[in-house]
Amino acid sequence: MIEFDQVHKAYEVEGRAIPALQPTSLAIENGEVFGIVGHSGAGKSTLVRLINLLERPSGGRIVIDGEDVTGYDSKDLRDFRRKVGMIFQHFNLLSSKTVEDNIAFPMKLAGIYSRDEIRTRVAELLERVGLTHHARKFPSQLSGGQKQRVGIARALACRPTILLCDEATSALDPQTTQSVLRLLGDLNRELKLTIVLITHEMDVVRRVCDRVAVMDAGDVVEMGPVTDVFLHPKHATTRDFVFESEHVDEQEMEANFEKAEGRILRLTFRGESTYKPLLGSVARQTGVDFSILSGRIDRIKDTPYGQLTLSLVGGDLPAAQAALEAADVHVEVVR
Ligand SMILES: Nc1ncnc2c1ncn2[C@@H]1O[C@H](COP(=O)(O)OP(=O)(O)OP(=O)(O)O)[C@@H](O)[C@H]1O
Repeated sequence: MIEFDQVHKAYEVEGRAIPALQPTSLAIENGEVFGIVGHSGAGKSTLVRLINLLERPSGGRIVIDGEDVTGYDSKDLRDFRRKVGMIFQHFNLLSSKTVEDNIAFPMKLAGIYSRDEIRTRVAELLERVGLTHHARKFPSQLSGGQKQRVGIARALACRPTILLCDEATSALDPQTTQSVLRLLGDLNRELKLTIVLITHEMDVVRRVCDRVAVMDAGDVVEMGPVTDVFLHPKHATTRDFVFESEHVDEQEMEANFEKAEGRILRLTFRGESTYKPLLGSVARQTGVDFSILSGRIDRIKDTPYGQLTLSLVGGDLPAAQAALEAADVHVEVVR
């Protein structure tokens, strides 16, 4: 488990302290995929670089698997860093080394592995990330997605238990992003790897993360299971991210609401209730007429969900609302 206890960070610039992370407490469970979302400058990289102590905290305690790592000396730090792999937006591969030498590099640097161990591990990782036939190529001969796969293999070389991903898919096209996210999801399941993933796209969070922290100006402003944060965002920053990822224009939506008659409800279906033919039967039972103002069906990781905004007129409105709630639908009265 990764625990932050009132951890804060300010950078010293020309004798002045520039705050980057306000006192933050959080706990990331072993084996979970934890997303950190926020605009540029929100403090995401700072938070993640504190986990592997690439940045030292200005105060507070960082505890990894029960051990306070904040006071580690350089020997402890070297051993500890093998437990934490990291991948980057621009891959950070060594351009003069081949794919296999890039992957072997952290193992050689550690100085504790035999040649045979390194050779076996590199072959295993090349196969795992689907690059066996590219072992002798140089990074410049690879696509972006392939480079990130090399980055992932290299990060896993010393068998870390934690993988930090700093905007790992931001430089990739949508299709490649999807395949890299799928690989990260598979590795999380197969290796019980804890993944902490920074992104500025809520869509990335929706596809792979179990929980998410939303950051704004150095503060964690909202944190929780992705299903809760995504479907019922509370903070304005979170709402912006969710609307952006769903391509919702808030002004346009409100203009539509003005044109609509009657009561406006936003319904959220989760899991199996997403597919039930509920609306027709509620309309028949209660005599309510409805029209659909907006809607989508999608998935959050493995959970299907649907969101519908309806305008309802006539009939027994309270009974309709009660029937929907009784069927496990979350009902929010918009107007
Ligand atoms: N080494 C540094 N020295 C001084 N200030 C820094 C340093 N690194 C980050 N900052 C400042 O700290 C704040 C948080 O930066 P950080 O890189 O953590 O944000 P971020 O959310 O990761 O942004 P981005 O998405 O643009 O990478 C910013 O105001 C940034 O300018």
